Amino acid sequence: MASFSVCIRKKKGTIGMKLQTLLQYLHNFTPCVTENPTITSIEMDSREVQQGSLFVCIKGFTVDGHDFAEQAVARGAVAIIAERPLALPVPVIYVNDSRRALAMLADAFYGQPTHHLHLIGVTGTNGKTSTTHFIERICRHAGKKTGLIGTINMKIGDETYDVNNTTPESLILQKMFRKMVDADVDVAAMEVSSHALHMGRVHGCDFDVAVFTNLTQDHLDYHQTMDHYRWSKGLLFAQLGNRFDHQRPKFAILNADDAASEEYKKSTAAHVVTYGIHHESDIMAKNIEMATSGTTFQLVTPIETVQVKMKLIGMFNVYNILAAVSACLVSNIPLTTIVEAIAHMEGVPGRFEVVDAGQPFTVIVDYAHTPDSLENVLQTIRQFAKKRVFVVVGCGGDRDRTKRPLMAQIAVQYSDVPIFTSDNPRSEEPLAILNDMKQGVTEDVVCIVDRKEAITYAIEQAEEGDVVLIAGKGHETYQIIGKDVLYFDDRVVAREAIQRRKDK
Ligand SMILES: CC(=O)N[C@H]1[C@@H](OP(=O)(O)OP(=O)(O)OC[C@H]2O[C@@H](n3ccc(=O)[nH]c3=O)[C@H](O)[C@@H]2O)O[C@H](CO)[C@@H](O)[C@@H]1O[C@H](C)C(=O)N[C@@H](C)C(=O)N[C@H](CCC(=O)O)C(=O)O
Ligand SMILES: Nc1ncnc2c1ncn2[C@@H]1O[C@H](COP(=O)(O)OP(=O)(O)OP(=O)(O)O)[C@@H](O)[C@H]1O
Ligand SMILES: N[C@H](CCC[C@H](N)C(=O)O)C(=O)O
Ligand SMILES: [Mg+2]
Repeated sequence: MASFSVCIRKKKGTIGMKLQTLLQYLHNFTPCVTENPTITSIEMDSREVQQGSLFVCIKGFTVDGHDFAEQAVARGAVAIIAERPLALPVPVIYVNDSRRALAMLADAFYGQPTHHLHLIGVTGTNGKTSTTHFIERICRHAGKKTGLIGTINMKIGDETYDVNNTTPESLILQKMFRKMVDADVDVAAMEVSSHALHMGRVHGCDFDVAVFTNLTQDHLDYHQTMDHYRWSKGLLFAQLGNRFDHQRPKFAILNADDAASEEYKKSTAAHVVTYGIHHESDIMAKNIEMATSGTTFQLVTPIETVQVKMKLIGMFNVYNILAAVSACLVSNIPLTTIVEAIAHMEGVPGRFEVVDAGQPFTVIVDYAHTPDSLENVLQTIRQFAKKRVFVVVGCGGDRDRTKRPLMAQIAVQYSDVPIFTSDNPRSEEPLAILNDMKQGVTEDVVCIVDRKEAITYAIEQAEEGDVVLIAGKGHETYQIIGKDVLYFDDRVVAREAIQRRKDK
């Protein structure tokens, strides 16, 4: 462990490049363009195009970017990357796969920023947001300037930027990495979703550390099978680099208690560091003790064994902390600094977030939206609940349908008062989603389509000592119904319902 070292490289760069210079980065392509305009930006959305842009046509799941090429030219695009013939008054460069070309071009255009960052990627079904936030906080405590990319937002230091995806498209990523390098960021932690890995959104990201949290069911709408889902996540480890660069060693951080780690271990040439609770591993938590006020455990590392005290609760958070500790140790953050940072650590927004408006019962908002996370969070609540446990839960529309009956089953098994409601129905009929959930249970369950009414119902029924878990949306400040994105925040809705109850 003592020999672990990282090289944090930095290089500031300027933006703006000649078309033909940029095209050289596609290597297997011989440009037959004679024009050589200056490219001032790369865009994949015609609505973002400005004078001097290079527009990349991407065939999407909803529309085909090629259909917007004319519009892009009208807005000032000086060159186009396309997969199929287009008759346009500007040079059109043909490629087999424009999404792949986009990743290469964006990386080149922004000066290969990840070569100059210490980049930590975290993948897994649950715990990515939590783990990346924990890594960020530990690194900040160690005096590093940090970057963060994930479900909640992107961050450089304290500056936040909105995101549409947990792991954005390569173009957005590379642009953000450039900003990070220019802002002298030392360490960036990012969530790497299975979608991103499969679509190549992270092609070109030069990760130094790849972390695996766990693998359980989700996203079967996209991946179809668990094998495909597991394989997609494994790409993060397979792509970690096959050359032993002693100036910049690569590390795969694997959860020894999750069976998928064996496969990921085989797919990487990087140094493997394992963490776990049950299986013998490099970094372990032993003698774990949980209370409502927090958790303590012995952190066993190859350097030394130390006592950890944290405010976070839940066995799942012990795993997330172990993953974060491992990633930080191989990034040369001293163990004492890590332990100090953990002692100060608050929870992540929308993850086991307590809503306290002076009511005599506990209200928790949590982002559990998979069977495994719901089970984990309910098991944790069960350990402490003195009286009844309520759970308000729904399942997202246009997402894995097969998890609906499973989540319903878990809600019924671990709670006293399950209340099924809508999550983000998106294009689906909300009642149809509730019906899919009901297929998983034989009991009569209260079903209230309107999420605000469902939360209000739970809060009105709760009595002193009860716990109300509002699951699925966590930090989200919207609800997607049809194509409408409406303001909705579980924490605000709960607070208002508590106030109304008090005012009665
Ligand atoms: C299924 C999926 O992944 N969809 C992603 C995809 O959208 P899409 O294929 O529908 O795009 P599209 O609307 O067909 O557009 C195709 C192309 O035409 C362009 N266009 C479109 C309209 C126009 O007027 N002009 C124009 O040029 C678009 O910019 C795009 O380049 O490309 C978009 C841009 O990159 C993504 O934001 C979008 O993610 C959507 C929001 C999404 O919900 N994705 C989910 C499934 C997802 O990726 N989730 C993962 C994991 C979540 C987790 O577990 O944490 C994530 O990383 O977020
Ligand atoms: N290590 C874990 N194992 C199982 N469940 C977890 C773990 N960590 C967190 N959870 C549960 O999963 C929920 C989501 O956690 P988090 O946001 O950290 O995961 P994520 O992987 O980022 O999710 P997403 O795929 O939506 O981005 C939490 O609210 C909690 O209920
Ligand atoms: N990243 C996850 C988030 C799900 C959150 C839940 N509220 C939902 O809308 O299903 C997804 O896009 O599948
Ligand atoms: Mg996340």
